[in-house]
Amino acid sequence: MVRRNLSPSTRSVYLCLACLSVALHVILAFFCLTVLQTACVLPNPSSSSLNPRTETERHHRVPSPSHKLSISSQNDKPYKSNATGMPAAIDPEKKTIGAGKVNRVIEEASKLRALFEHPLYNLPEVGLLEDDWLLRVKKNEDAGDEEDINSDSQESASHEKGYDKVSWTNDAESHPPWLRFHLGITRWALYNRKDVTVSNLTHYLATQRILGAVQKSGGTQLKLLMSFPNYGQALLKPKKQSRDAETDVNLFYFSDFERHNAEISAFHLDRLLGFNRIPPVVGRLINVTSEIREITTDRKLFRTFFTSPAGNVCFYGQCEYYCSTEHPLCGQPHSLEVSLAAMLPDLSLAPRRSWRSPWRRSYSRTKLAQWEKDPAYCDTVKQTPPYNHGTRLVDVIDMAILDFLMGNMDRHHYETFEKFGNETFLLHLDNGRAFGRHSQDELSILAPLQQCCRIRRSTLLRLRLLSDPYFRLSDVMRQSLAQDPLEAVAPLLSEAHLAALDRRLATVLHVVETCEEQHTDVIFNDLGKYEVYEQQIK
Ligand SMILES: Nc1ncnc2c1ncn2[C@@H]1O[C@H](COP(=O)(O)OP(=O)(O)OP(=O)(O)O)[C@@H](O)[C@H]1O
Ligand SMILES: [Mn+2]
Repeated sequence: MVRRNLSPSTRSVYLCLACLSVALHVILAFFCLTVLQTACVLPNPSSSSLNPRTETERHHRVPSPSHKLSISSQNDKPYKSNATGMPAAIDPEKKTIGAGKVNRVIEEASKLRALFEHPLYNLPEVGLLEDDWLLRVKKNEDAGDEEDINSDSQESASHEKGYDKVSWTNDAESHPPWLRFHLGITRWALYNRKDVTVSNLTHYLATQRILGAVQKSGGTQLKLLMSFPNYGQALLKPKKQSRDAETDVNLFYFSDFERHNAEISAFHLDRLLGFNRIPPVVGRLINVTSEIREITTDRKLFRTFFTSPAGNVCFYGQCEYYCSTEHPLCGQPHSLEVSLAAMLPDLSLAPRRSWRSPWRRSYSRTKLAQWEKDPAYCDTVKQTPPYNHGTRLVDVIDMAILDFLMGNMDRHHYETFEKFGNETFLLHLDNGRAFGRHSQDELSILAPLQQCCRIRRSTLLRLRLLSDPYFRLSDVMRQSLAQDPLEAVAPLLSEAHLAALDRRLATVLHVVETCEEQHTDVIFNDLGKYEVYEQQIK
């Protein structure tokens, strides 16, 4: 061993360096333990259907908003429950992501929660009368003390091959999620956002074994009707093009492909706007061989299956548009992204009425519709039943705002439940042609708002809330979509589409401002009955 004679000054320099090195290691170890360990795993929003949050999330508080729209005593409390509840997109056991992204995810999760905790999203339900429910559980008089339910599937033979044994009673606890969804439909909304039924339903659609797959008639593009063991059903729309493909500028809106991610995103957007008028939709990766080809009883569909030159299993079905070998729907080699929309109650139980939209496009390459030629068009509409009474006109305007935000030009018709007559909400079905372009805003979709200069007060206040950076539509939308299982494959909406939402929202608010400068009766006050809450919702 070589002994070195070190001078005292060199020795003290070495000593200092050693101390410094130890100190740095201690700091590093402390940092790793406290920051990285807690921050590198995403909270799992679905370890149960009620989505309890992780400690990291639970203790994260949203800074007190400075904006007057956000006055809510609830914002000062730690968050107790996740108001959103959808199936997990990412398995926390497997997926780790950078601390920066985690912070953003947590911050946006808080925004979404704060939004749904805002009084504007929690207006107390006005007393619903018996006639305000679409369906009712009916006692079976003939069955003595036993109670039975009146549902569309109840009468089906419970011993049918592959179906669960039916043991539903009058007790809601015994009902499958799809039935709870049907029984929760009211005159004013399809579902109650705060009810766990929606998250149970989407979880169930995303995970249940698929028992049947047949083509659904109606409409122009291919759709499948999927059946599940507990008699639930869903409307399937397949992924037809890459998510980021922008609609060809030379393609008319009526020739555009439908998009599965548009159906999913539309459901989330409608919920964020507080409408609750789109049936729950969820994404799923399905196996086209085992979950369609091998189980379908639809011979016409079966015959269209083939193996592509690349070895992928494809099919095209039978329909008016794009059902041909030139437009195959292909698995990779079996796996295909789809959207699954919860089916509404059967038409025999709950008939619907289809209404032609007054602002329907001409669906012609050459002709313009009347509303495109006549700036005073709304004066006529306002005098025409059912738009001359109740909420129908502002409902159409709500729908136009939703459509403008997502660039949907294909709203030729809308539907209502016949039972509720004219005093009811509008179903926003068929959103497959939304989110086609992010680089262009189609102002003509806003014609109902621009021409009538009328808007529901609750809608306007929610739009203003969503334009506040404290909430920001694109942020809450990103977070809402993060709950969908397909987000694990790729974001359902690209950042460009999310940014377009904020830009279009600003346009909607600007149109309202211009209206207010020129008219006095722009605001339709639907919040009159909530006067006691005025302080909070203003
Ligand atoms: N969730 C649902 N539950 C029950 N019926 C539905 C649901 N969604 C859509 N439908 C019905 O199926 C019909 C066809 O669906 P959709 O409009 O999505 O198809 P489409 O091919 O896009 O139609 P189009 O080509 O006319 O735009 C609708 O008119 C509606 O009545
Ligand atoms: Mn369509």
